[in-house]
Amino acid sequence: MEAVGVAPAPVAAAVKKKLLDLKDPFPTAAAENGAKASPAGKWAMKKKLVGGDAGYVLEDVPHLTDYLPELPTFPNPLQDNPAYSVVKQYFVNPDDTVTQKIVVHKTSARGTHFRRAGPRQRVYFQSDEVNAAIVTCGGLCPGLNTVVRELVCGLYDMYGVTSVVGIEGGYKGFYSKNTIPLTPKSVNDIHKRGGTILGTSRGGHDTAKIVDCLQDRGINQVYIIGGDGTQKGASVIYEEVRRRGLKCSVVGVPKTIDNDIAVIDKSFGFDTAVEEAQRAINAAHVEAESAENGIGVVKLMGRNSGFIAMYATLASRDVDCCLIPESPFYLEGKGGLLEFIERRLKDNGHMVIVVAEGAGQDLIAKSMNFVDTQDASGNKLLLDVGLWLSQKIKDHFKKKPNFPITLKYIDPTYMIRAVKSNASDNVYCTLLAHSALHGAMAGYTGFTVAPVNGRHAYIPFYVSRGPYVQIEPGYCNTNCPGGSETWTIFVFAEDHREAEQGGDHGPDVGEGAVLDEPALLPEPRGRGEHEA
Ligand SMILES: Nc1ncnc2c1ncn2[C@@H]1O[C@H](COP(=O)(O)OP(=O)(O)OP(=O)(O)O)[C@@H](O)[C@H]1O
Ligand SMILES: O=P(O)(O)OC[C@H]1O[C@](O)(CO)[C@@H](O)[C@@H]1O
Ligand SMILES: [Mg+2]
Repeated sequence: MEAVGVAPAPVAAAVKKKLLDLKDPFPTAAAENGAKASPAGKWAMKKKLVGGDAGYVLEDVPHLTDYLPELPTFPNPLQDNPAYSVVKQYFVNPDDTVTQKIVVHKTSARGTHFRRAGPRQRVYFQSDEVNAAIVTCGGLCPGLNTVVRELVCGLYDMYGVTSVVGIEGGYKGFYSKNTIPLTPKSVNDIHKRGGTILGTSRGGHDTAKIVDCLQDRGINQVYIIGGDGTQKGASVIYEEVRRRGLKCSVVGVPKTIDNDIAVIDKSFGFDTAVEEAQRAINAAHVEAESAENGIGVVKLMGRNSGFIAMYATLASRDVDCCLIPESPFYLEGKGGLLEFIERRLKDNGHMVIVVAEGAGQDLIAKSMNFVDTQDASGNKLLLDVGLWLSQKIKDHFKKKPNFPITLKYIDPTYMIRAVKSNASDNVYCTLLAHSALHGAMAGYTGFTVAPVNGRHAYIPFYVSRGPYVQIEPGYCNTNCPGGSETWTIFVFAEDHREAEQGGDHGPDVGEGAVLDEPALLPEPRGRGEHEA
């Protein structure tokens, strides 16, 4: 394995932490409205940390009783449901937590934990009291319809809820559109379709108007499906709901095809995307193989992280070079991409390049004198690295008349995003939806749900809203037959989701302590585009 055209990897900034001893981590709504909160107090409203023995920390999620302490509880209707009541120990022990790190040493502290997802023996809503709403926001992703379907069917079938509506067209639909009634019948087949039956959008988040809508319509459970931007929006909705003292659970279901959400094992739609990407890579390979010095270039999604590109490359084995945002590269000169392409064509007669859409953005911007533009949500608009790269390669070989090439550029990005979810994503989405509604029924709020080390957990919004995770730069030996020269990839290594990229946001606290002053919190790595 050789290093080709790789610029040095950026070094993550060290994060300073400080212990604070806050007596009242979650003041009541009344207290919040009264005396002016200190900066630490304000932050404590967002974090709910519980310390235990030997460095155990529970990063807990809010509960309706944090600000509505008198709420009554009811037996979970699941205990009378013939499909569930037969299962021994179906209900989750309220003390169960899921550990963030499973690789530890004998000297390790117990570390950060999240509250385990699942049905509770007692619930905070009666079935006929629930008015649930579901909204999908941000870009499309395979599995959106499956999550919507399973939320609706789960609420009806497990909890006997009969009032569920969809919000049309993302956040702005709360205040600009009528709601869509959702029933098990109306959503029965939707998991067999790509997209979202509810529609989606970017921009248009108006917290006050959204919470007015929740209040006016009497919505007391809101399920918000979307990416990092959506989770930021959900987080401020939760804060406003709490400020107004409303009995309304605000639940996030994390979505991004890019699979770059910290702490969680995987986001839904990612498996489908990797599988669908194989079709494009196969086509690129067939085209490349069939021509003299054939080059196939495939662009895949991945705004800040190259997970789809990397996994699709590993799965395919037809890819010679994979470019991802995590690893800056250069074209010209010794060790540059163009030199590598030339050598690869001489050796093998054809090659396939996979490039993640976020790769090489600085390089393109520099060569085009480009000024930044943004989408409606404030996300930076990316330049087309696939087109740019293809043109650069063609220009290079035009100067070499004795070295004719045939290059085909395939951009399947939206085709991949728009397909229906595959079988494994369907199962994943189903479990995710069920975990979400168990949490809401149990009175939790201000959380997202996702698997952490294989167990579903309730995770505070400030974790799921960023910073995004990236692939750790390095090299992996893919053990291709033919030796290292037949297979060269710029960057490969493990997915260090747990620690290095902000996933290890967990504090080192003593028992009962609450910590992290706002000023000392890690900035989202490289994000800063539309911070709340
Ligand atoms: N900081 C923020 N505060 C409140 N709302 C936000 C914030 N950032 C984004 N939003 C809202 O969230 C919604 C979705 O955001 P965005 O378009 O960034 O997609 P996303 O949820 O990140 O999904 P993806 O990037 O995976 O497509 C938009 O309606 C946007 O207005
Ligand atoms: O064209 P749209 O809808 O803005 O979406 C593009 C972006 O959405 C994502 O799929 C998710 O963030 C990115 O990979 C991509 O950059
Ligand atoms: Mg996003």
